[in-house]
Amino acid sequence: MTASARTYRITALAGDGIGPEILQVGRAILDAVAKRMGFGIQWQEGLIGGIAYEQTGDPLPPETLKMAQDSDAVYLAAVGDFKYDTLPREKRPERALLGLRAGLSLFANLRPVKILPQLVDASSLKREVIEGIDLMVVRELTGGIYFGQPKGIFTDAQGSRRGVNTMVYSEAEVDRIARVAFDLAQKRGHKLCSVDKANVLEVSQLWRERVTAVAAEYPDVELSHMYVDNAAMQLVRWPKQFDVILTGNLFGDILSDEAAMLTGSIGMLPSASLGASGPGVYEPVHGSAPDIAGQDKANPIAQVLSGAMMLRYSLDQPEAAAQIEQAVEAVLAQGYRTGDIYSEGMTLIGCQEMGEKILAML
Ligand SMILES: NC(=O)C1=CN([C@@H]2O[C@H](COP(=O)(O)OP(=O)(O)OC[C@H]3O[C@@H](n4cnc5c(N)ncnc54)[C@H](O)[C@@H]3O)[C@@H](O)[C@H]2O)C=CC1
Ligand SMILES: CC(C)CC(=O)C(=O)O
Ligand SMILES: [Mg+2]
Repeated sequence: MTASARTYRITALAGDGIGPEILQVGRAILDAVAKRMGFGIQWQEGLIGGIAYEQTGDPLPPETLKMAQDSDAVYLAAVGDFKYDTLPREKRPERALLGLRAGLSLFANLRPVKILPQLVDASSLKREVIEGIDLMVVRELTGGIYFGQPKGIFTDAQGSRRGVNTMVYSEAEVDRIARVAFDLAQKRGHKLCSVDKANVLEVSQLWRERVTAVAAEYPDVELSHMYVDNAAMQLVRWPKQFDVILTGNLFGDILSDEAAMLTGSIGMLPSASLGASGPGVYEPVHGSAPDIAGQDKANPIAQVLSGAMMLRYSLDQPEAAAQIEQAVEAVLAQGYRTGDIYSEGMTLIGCQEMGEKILAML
């Protein structure tokens, strides 16, 4: 059987907030491109996040994790709502994301930040600062402070409560994510900037030592190091200095939201979460946007472009991926915009219509 004649089993996880609206758009586009290219997608739907908690008492039901493990890839939208903020931590929707990432051993989170020429004026930054940006944030995803032990809220002998989280990285964890980032840099602009807080944190000191050691295997990649506070500033000062940014779980979470704004909106940024083998998870960088849920206002493009990443990284369908990316650009070139990327003179449309326009361009 040729690659193009295959049928892929994809787990679809809509989650909460705008999740169902944007996932519906993304799925329709993937179905259309699959039909056109002559391969099949067999969808299986699972519960995750707040909706899963409400229906099963568990934000990541075991059957969802099993379904994800048994599929070729996972197409995820977003989870969470501020109404769940008072739930015990283990029941919160966001816990499901961590469980899914750990359960699939997805240690590498790739977040490409590319400014589309059509959206240069949608960014809050000046044209000369952002025009031509093409960088990749490589975020470690299954270690660091989101997973480190000990953690919890403890009461000391004096009766005073203390909140504790632990930022910890082993040498092996740093080495494997560094190799992912160096491999990518070799295929891109041959520059890697490792972001840490080594002036203060021992965990970052070890991170920096290991990244420097791994760099010896990649003599054709220029390595630099930057403290995270400076990196946050440099990203808005002169982002074009970056090719690949390698960083840990917490710093990568924050810096990638910041980098999203270079592209005009967080509604534009896709991501891929990959392990050494097995299914990857493809999801937008943004959250469930409860403030605009159910109003047909969400930008579905990050979800759609995450589908393109799934085609490229997990399904070996690069041509289908390129078709989706080109269709998105063509719709933007025609002046159609959701509210988050709207600028004067453009045509304001909703989430569903944006999906229809992209479909029509395929
Ligand atoms: N991967 C995930 O599922 C993530 C989930 N969350 C959860 O999402 C919930 C909301 O968190 P926030 O901090 O508000 O972050 P958020 O990313 O959901 O929203 C931040 C702002 O960006 C806007 N926005 C986000 N995506 C958009 C899109 N596609 N189109 C147009 N506008 C968009 C929202 O309307 C909001 O004003 C929380 O429960 C949070 O824990 C947050 C980040 C990631
Ligand atoms: C809600 C967090 C667990 C996830 C997050 O913000 C992210 O992965 O970008
Ligand atoms: Mg985040």
